[in-house]
Amino acid sequence: MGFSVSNLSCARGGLAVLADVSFDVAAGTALILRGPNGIGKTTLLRTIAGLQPALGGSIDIPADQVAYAGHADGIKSALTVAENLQFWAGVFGTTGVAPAIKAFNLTALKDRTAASLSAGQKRRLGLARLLVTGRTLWILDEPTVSLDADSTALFAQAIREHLKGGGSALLATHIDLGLEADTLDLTPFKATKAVEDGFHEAFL
Ligand SMILES: Nc1ncnc2c1ncn2[C@@H]1O[C@H](COP(=O)(O)OP(=O)(O)OP(=O)(O)O)[C@@H](O)[C@H]1O
Repeated sequence: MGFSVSNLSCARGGLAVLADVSFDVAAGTALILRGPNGIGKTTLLRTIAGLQPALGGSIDIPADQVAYAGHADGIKSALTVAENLQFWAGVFGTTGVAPAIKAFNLTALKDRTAASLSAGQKRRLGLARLLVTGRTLWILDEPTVSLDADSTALFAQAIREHLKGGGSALLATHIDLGLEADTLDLTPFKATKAVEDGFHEAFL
């Protein structure tokens, strides 16, 4: 399953950030967003994931298939690694967290509380959550932050398996994951008009 956006414009903090972005992400493929700090990668991903309204354009995406991983990992610090994944499996109505534990090398940590994990270990747990969602469209914002080289390679492998199974992924990342994926530089889509969007995320 894939998705597409057409002439999408989005805003942050009441100001237009990006204008007229269009692309397709076909089933079994990934698209990597690039661009300098502040260009609007996070804003675009949040808009496509349905976390904030678009300023204009359209998003053709099955919302019930989206799994979003942003800067916050959504980890429950009082729960163990395994309990965190079981919690998310319950939320998404799936069963079986063993493949996620294995894919992100969490076996030795599975009975540790999340509060006691290092930053990179927490990030591995946050990414393992993607596997238990059972969802086909992954929208990922700087997924490799805090990951060492080995963990980055595990993550890249998880993406490859996801794509091989017919899933798709949209990622903002500054590093080269070694994926066979198209890239889209958002620099040319920087909004030139400072349009007030009337939406104030502080109220969310
Ligand atoms: N809460 C906020 N209120 C107002 N403006 C914001 C807010 N968050 C981000 N911005 C601004 O919106 C613009 C787009 O930010 P965004 O986080 O989408 O960029 P980015 O491309 O993801 O950046 P980075 O590569 O640094 O993560 C930036 O100019 C940023 O300063």
